[in-house]
Amino acid sequence: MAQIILGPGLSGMDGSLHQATYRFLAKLAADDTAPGLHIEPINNSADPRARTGRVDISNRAVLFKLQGSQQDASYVFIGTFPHDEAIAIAQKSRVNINPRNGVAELIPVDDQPVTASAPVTPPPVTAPPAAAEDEVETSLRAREFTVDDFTALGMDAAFAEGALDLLGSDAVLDYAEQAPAAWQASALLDIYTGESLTTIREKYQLDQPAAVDAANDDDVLAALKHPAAQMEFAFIEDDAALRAAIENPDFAAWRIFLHPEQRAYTTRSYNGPFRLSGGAGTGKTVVLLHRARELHRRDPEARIVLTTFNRTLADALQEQLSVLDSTIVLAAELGEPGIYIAGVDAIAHRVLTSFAIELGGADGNPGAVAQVLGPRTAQVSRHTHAQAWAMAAEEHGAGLGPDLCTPSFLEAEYATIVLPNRVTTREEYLKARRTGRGVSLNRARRNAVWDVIEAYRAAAAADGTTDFEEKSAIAAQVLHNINGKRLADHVLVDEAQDLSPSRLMLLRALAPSGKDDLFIAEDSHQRIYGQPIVLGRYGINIVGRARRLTLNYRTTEQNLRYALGILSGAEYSDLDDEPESTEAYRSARRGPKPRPIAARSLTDEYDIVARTVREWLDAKVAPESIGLLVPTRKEGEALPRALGDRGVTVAFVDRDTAGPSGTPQVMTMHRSKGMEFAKVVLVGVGAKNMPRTYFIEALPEGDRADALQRERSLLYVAATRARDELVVVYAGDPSELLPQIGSDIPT
Ligand SMILES: Nc1ncnc2c1ncn2[C@@H]1O[C@H](COP(=O)(O)OP(=O)(O)OP(=O)(O)O)[C@@H](O)[C@H]1O
Repeated sequence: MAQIILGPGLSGMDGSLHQATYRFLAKLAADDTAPGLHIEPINNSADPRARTGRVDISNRAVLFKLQGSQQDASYVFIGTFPHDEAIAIAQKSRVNINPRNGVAELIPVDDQPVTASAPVTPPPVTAPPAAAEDEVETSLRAREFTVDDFTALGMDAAFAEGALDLLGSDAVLDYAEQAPAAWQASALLDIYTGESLTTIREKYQLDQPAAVDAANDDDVLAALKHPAAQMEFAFIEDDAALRAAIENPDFAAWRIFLHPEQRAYTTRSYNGPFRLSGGAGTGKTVVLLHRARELHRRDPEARIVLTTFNRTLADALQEQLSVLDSTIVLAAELGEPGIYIAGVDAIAHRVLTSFAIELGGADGNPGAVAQVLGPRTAQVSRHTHAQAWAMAAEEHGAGLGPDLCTPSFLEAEYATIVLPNRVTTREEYLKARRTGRGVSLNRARRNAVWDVIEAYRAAAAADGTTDFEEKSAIAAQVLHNINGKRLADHVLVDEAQDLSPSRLMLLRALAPSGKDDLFIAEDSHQRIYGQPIVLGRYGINIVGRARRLTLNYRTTEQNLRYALGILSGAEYSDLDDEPESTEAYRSARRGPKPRPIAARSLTDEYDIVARTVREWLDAKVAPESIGLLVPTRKEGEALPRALGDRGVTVAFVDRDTAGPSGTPQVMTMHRSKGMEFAKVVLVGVGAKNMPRTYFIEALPEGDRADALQRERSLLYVAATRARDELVVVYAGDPSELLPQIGSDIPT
């Protein structure tokens, strides 16, 4: 079997050639001597390894054949082109090893003799300042970078020279497209966004001195495996991966072309919990999926848990994992070898049912339920009804005062203080440390809060129910009690910013402390549930094992700037309680500026949304790649009818339903977490709708700032679902959380 290595040029290939190219490469992989392939060397080629092969009557594939010491040859596929063009490309291209850093690169070669630093980059176009007048842009030269700085990394000298005087992110993005290698384009954008040269060296692993011979096939094969080379060269493992990559290169890119940083987080081992943060769309989920597969490959007997905030997101993880590798057989049960995927609450449920015997006490031991909730029935599987806090507050909250007598305050107090500290008595609660809570409580108020908590617990005990927080807390306690019988070797967590203390403690308790025990992906800017959390308080000690992804793969630079504008009015902390920054966030893609549209009335707003969706559909945008995101369920339910009246069919998708295919999807901004659409309309984001003041004002003063922060994050989550185009519609004045479109959004 020949090894196929897909190279740059894949995504630029004419769609009509996909089928024939796939058939050609599949045949080549099976037997490179098969008749009909017509693999031919090229006369006068710059690289003697250049070949072309017959894809169909008028098109040929350009390849480089690497034999080396292997029994089977490897073929680097560059693209499929009309016959003459293919010959010309094959003649004038070369697979080279960058002598500075050992990264394989495909370089064009002109008629002169080829040298190791060959590429000739077209002279740069120095753009005028691209953004609005008040944007201050500084060229790299003015920031005192020199060509030598760049060539020391291994960048092409002509490319570096051309980059120094560029002004404005648009000009840099344009210019980066001409880079001789993908890593050079990406590194240039990093440097422009403010990353240091040392960081670049580390990120792209450019430090290995390259005592290599570009004429030696084995050396070239090794250089193609360098993490920076793997941004544009992918070793294809099987026929399914080949088909997916050729037929839908953009869709398949995340499976095969990882950024060197993503690759590092996929493969490295850590001596304890590791935290990966990064803005929306930076590929955190992609890293988790690759890492799960990698851990599974290294040890098929390992018990790997891949988990996230809820079932919808867990289902999405499962679907994506099967796209990444359809051969992976998932573990059917928690605790079995293989990859087990479930939302955290489902994991709690599994633990409680599997270890039912541990719930009640025996032989003088209190049992997990009593340790968490105090003495009560060990019957915990049924769920406490949604009104339970409201009822307890109404009947027993007389001493609380109106500000604290709200279910949201009580739930938060219970989830962040009472349960994680295993508080079961009034005395313990009066003494409990309430670090991180916005509202301070004197003794009298603590007593009043405990009155309600006691009533809440008593009612649930009488009914034999627990809520989700309690289930997680009890499950964590069970695992703690049966210490030694851990259920996982590796736990990989997505969307950790939304997990409550009890859920984090449960995940901590699943795997024994040690190598690669916990890998946590999070983005504090996307926390839309619960309270701010600090991992160290719940036994998850990161101690320096934290990194951040900054390259946004999903959104265009324009949408990214707009979304970051939403965050700019607030300060955030990460899960280690350090300031979270959006500095260095960047995208390598461009698109139209987001379009905020003011409607005169609700009717007008519906007209605008209907018109926008119709325009996209008329332009043949795939209907299911259009997302209409609304602040509340009520607005979501109203929209399909309103648009239906205007002749546009859309479907409301809620927590439990997936959207029908072939229809644009309406969903709440909360539901849109973790998803993405080519086109997004944020509907109903007027000053009256967001932030939801009725909800914020019902909270105690000390909790309001955080609730406003979550509203901001919600809007950020929603705005970052758009891959290509974002429209923002509101009736009347815009929400105060929306950025003023202008200076900081590139045109
Ligand atoms: N190396 C890559 N090459 C191409 N596309 C990528 C790569 N990494 C990620 N992507 C794409 O970027 C998008 C965002 O990735 P992903 O969902 O993993 O990001 P995320 O950080 O988890 O986002 P969010 O926090 O918003 O959920 C996806 O469409 C994914 O396929």
